[in-house]
Amino acid sequence: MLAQLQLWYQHGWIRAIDLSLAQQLAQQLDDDQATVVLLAALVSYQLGRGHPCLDLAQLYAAPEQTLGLPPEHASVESLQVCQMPHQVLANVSAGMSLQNALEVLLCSPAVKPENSPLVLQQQRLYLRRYFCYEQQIKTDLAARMASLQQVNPKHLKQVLDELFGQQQTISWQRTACAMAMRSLFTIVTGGPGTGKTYTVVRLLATLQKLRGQSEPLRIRLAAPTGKAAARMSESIGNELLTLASIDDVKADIPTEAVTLHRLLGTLPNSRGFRHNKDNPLHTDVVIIDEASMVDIEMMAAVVQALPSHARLILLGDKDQLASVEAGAILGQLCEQAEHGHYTPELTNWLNATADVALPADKTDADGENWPYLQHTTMFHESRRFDPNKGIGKLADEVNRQQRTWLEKWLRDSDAMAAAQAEFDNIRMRAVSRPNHQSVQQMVEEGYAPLLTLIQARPESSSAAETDVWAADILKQLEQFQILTAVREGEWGMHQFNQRISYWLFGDLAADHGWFEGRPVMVTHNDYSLDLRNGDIGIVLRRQPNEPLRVAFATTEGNIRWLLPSRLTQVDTAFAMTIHKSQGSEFTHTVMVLPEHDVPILTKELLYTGITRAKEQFTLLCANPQLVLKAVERRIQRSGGLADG
Ligand SMILES: Nc1ncnc2c1ncn2[C@@H]1O[C@H](COP(=O)(O)OP(=O)(O)OP(=O)(O)O)[C@@H](O)[C@H]1O
Repeated sequence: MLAQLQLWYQHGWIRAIDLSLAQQLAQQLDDDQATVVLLAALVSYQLGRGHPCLDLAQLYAAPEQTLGLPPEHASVESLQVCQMPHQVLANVSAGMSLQNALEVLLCSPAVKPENSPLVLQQQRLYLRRYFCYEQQIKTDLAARMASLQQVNPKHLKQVLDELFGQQQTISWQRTACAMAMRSLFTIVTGGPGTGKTYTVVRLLATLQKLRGQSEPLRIRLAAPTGKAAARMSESIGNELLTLASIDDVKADIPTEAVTLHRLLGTLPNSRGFRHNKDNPLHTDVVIIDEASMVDIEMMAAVVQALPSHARLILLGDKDQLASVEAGAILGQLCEQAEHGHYTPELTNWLNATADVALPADKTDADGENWPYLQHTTMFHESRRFDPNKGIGKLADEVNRQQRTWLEKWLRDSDAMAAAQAEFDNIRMRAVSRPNHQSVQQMVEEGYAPLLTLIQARPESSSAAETDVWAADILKQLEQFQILTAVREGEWGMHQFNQRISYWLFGDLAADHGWFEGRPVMVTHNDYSLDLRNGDIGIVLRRQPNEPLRVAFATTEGNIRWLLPSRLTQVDTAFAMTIHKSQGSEFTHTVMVLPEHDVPILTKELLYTGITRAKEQFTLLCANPQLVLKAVERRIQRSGGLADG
């Protein structure tokens, strides 16, 4: 079995760390523990794919699908020499079944004692560290949810009337504000433009108004990435400007959002943070935007650092892809949020704060089976995208896994656009090759304004002017973006980046790794440079005779210039994966799918890619049928956060 794992590693099917965990355990355990060793390697491997645990029931029911093996980029040779997961599982013990595996695990010294490396919980196998993160989050959220706040619904209704105006129809935004007053934990979920920021400003105003004579509440705004934090600051600032009815508390609502790393205070060479259980944050309310991108380790760190009296409010789109690191926190907490599942008691309380009652189908006599949903509001109505037009329609059909309209659009999006102007901004381009001339033309047109801007370097050597120029170029990068589903292969991110670099810059790009005009994405957190995974910079020369530097925008809106030699972990970013595009939006988004079906093509991936587009969306693929297959496939979220 170890030899098989070695082969999987040699062919890039699993990571070195997965193999080495198996090797270490094999040294410590008896020979009859081969199943445990194999499953431990698979737990570690699943972690690398974003799952905090290995779901054993799923594994034994569908090994290849659960593990996503063989990988999308598997070579022909590897397919000949490597055994498939179901064979390896069967070989560790003849006729191996889920039941056998559970029995072996329950008796294993690697699973049983207090400090064993593995933990088995309800047919899910964890590395102990991740099990502890999950427990910390569950215990903390349970305590915050149980801490019901004394609020007079009549008084609350007056404040909400003031903020939202007289009500004629149900307002979920108002419901979210009311719900957030009840306990110390709240989730507000909804797609792009559904009014999460609009609501959160009113929610904070409600909190400040209800505090009475006491000191203003100390509020912190945070997001998982620098870009998301910058967007949060901007949207909250804009929303505050338009709101006259909160003049009395406006000054008590902050507009500056920081990254979660900055909120907690990173420590050099450590996974820990300055703020933790022993040194909690000095705050009464923490709001986290883009919460779907927060991983389990970070969420555990946040709840540990949050004082027990403080409120935690999560904002995000539960239907998006989960965090790149292990997590899927938001998706697990508010799965089924579209159905409400509110207890009759909660419904009565919410109705007492409003003139219009909640729709009857959102109440569930068995609502207590959905503890997190008693603290969750979901918004459906996008103010930015009409669900009957263009991007909104496409995103909605994909999210609801509907085929009929999609089939028509895939067959002839041009005819649809010609017949109905509202579909003019979504186009399907079927191309046989990724280097097709029409693709080159679209890319060249998309990036033409960027190249023009780069050539317009200010002649003066004023640092301020040069920074404005760089800031404009970084903004321009948000105008046009290629997103790929996969990293490798002809239709993958790397080859697209090579191709686009060559189309735009010719041999200059082919000969040198670093060239002026190359956008780069940081691929790992670098605390010493204060750069985060996902940060985008662009290579420029401040003056023609100066060396190349990479310009990054800071959260405060300034420009930092770094020498390329300091950046060890970056990818070219003309094309990026859909996973890495989370939290960003682009005026024209082009989504590229691979030629063949791969397990990562899911409805969540397509939905995330489509909703990155602000004004125009193009789908580029060789085989439109793949879209229909992907729409039917959902991500299996592993994790036990929602277990009772
Ligand atoms: N009830 C409302 N009445 C009037 N305008 C609204 C209302 N709700 C939202 N809006 C407006 O709709 C736009 C989108 O709302 P908002 O930015 O709050 O959405 P969001 O869910 O935070 O979007 P994203 O996830 O993309 O950040 C904003 O201009 C906001 O002012």
